[in-house]
Amino acid sequence: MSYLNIKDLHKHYDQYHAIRGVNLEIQEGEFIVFVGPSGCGKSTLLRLIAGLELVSEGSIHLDGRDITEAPSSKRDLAMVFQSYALYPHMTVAENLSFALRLAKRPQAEIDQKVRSVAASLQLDKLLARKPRELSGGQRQRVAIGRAIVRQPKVFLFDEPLSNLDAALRVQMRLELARLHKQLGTTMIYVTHDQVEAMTLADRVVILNQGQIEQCGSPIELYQQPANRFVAEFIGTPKMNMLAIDQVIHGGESVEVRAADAHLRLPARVLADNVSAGWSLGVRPEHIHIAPIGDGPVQGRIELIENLGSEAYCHVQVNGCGNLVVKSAARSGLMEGQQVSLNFDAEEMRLFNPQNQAVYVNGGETAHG
Ligand SMILES: Nc1ncnc2c1ncn2[C@@H]1O[C@H](COP(=O)(O)OP(=O)(O)OP(=O)(O)O)[C@@H](O)[C@H]1O
Repeated sequence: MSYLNIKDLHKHYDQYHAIRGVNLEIQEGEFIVFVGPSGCGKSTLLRLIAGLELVSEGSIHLDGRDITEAPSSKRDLAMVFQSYALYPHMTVAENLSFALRLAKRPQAEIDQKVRSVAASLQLDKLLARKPRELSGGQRQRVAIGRAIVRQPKVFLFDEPLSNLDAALRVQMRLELARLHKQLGTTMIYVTHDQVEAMTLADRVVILNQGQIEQCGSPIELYQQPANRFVAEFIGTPKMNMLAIDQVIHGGESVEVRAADAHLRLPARVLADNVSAGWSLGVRPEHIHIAPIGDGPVQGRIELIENLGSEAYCHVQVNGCGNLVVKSAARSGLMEGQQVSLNFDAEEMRLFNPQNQAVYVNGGETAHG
């Protein structure tokens, strides 16, 4: 049995059905990240696990114990919020030791734990300060330290880094990864930030309208999205989508037409029933710009976004809108230039209009 087992979980807020039948099994020591569009239920699911919201239906078991109705304080979980939620009148040392003092632990144990957590989070020189005398990053470290001293079974993080500036976010992200390695404790983390999700998670849970769309390792979600929602949600810039208007089967190859994009693909990458109405998805790194006439699709570069290390070219193809193509930063390409596009046929993904299932090299990974 899994360490944290969430079964058929539902949450209703009056008329609003915020969590709609979530099933999730988390193993001990896993780093799980919840992502999804605003309002999809990430925080609600985390708060249900924390015991900060009442479950409407379903169950939550932790380490073999049914905690569905247990009060938050009896769940052996520690939550870290984006707002830090430190006690303003207490010093860093007092904030860190608060839960241990409340639990009436011996003073020697409290001192030892506070020292060790402060050292691991580089807070040792700040122990006498009050929260108002700390930077945002330091405050967030105190909030994390306060959770660590309690030695919970699971850490729950609700967008803990979203108040920090970009550089500090990167630093804290690395610290969290290091902490997870060092402690080996199960962590569940809510974020809007795809880079955080992709870099921190053992498994990412993608939520949409209160349901899980897909749960898997970051690379699985990127390479084998179960449906169009996941394909378009994961990856920046987004996967390009072409609406197929005609499919012409012919032996070893199949011609797929989407407005002015006519692509000849090996028959083995398509399922037999692919037809008009399906969508063809292709990521920016799987389209290649070539001199005009050197590829099956012709277009015009409308805009180049140069990021220094790489560039994103927005190529206008008649009837397909702009396709985003990843290229080298110093490619010599110019806005306004007419170009051809080549596609990596094996990397294309197909989505059918009914259940949005994706076909990968002829095999359906059915969904919905
Ligand atoms: N106390 C509440 N009463 C009524 N509706 C609520 C309540 N809390 C959340 N909701 C609704 O439930 C849905 C899920 O909210 P939740 O905060 O879990 O989303 P989220 O995915 O964390 O969003 P965000 O990324 O914007 O923080 C939203 O539509 C929200 O409006």
